[in-house]
Amino acid sequence: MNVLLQAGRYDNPEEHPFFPDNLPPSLVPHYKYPEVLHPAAMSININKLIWDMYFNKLLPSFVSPGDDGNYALTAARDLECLQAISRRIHYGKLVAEVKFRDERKDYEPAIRAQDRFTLTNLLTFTNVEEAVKKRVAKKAMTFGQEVKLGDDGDKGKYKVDPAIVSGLYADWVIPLTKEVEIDYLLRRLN
Ligand SMILES: O=C(O)C(=O)C[C@]1(C(=O)O)C=C[C@@H](O)C=C1
Repeated sequence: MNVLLQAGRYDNPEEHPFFPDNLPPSLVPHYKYPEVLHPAAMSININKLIWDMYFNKLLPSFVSPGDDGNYALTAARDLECLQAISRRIHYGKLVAEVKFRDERKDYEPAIRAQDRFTLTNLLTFTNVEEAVKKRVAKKAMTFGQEVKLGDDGDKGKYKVDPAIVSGLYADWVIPLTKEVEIDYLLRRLN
């Protein structure tokens, strides 16, 4: 993992460390990423919540208890999943910035009043959320198929139940993305 840190992983504003203290310095030349977000975005990192959700809610919902000894591979896959989920959720900063620029006159009074309720209403699009959940279920069906030659006996069997994956979005990924959007918007006029 150190090699990724030293290759400047956390210089990239789309990446958020799970353990931000004492990160080893990057050894690659500093890349000048475009400054799209308000600087307050840097202070938003909800990875503690994501870690808790992943280990305490998500994994127990579909992993069988037990010990198969595959510790290293399991840890590597967990890290990949955690980082992918974290990236997706923290994209909320970019989504919020676009929404703010598009509807500045609606967002500004709610931000000045630090009114979470109005901000939540402004940034919520139920039809988009429904489409995201359906698309995620479809992706889980497409990419989670057993690939076999001939015999179709496993048709309809998936590596992970698509309903669990779309439930993950409904219960955690979308709400936490909205949490990041709100945290960002509350600081947008600082
Ligand atoms: O696409 C958006 O507008 C987003 O804010 C992202 C997202 C999501 O997490 O998928 C979150 C809130 C909206 O209600 C719809 C979708």
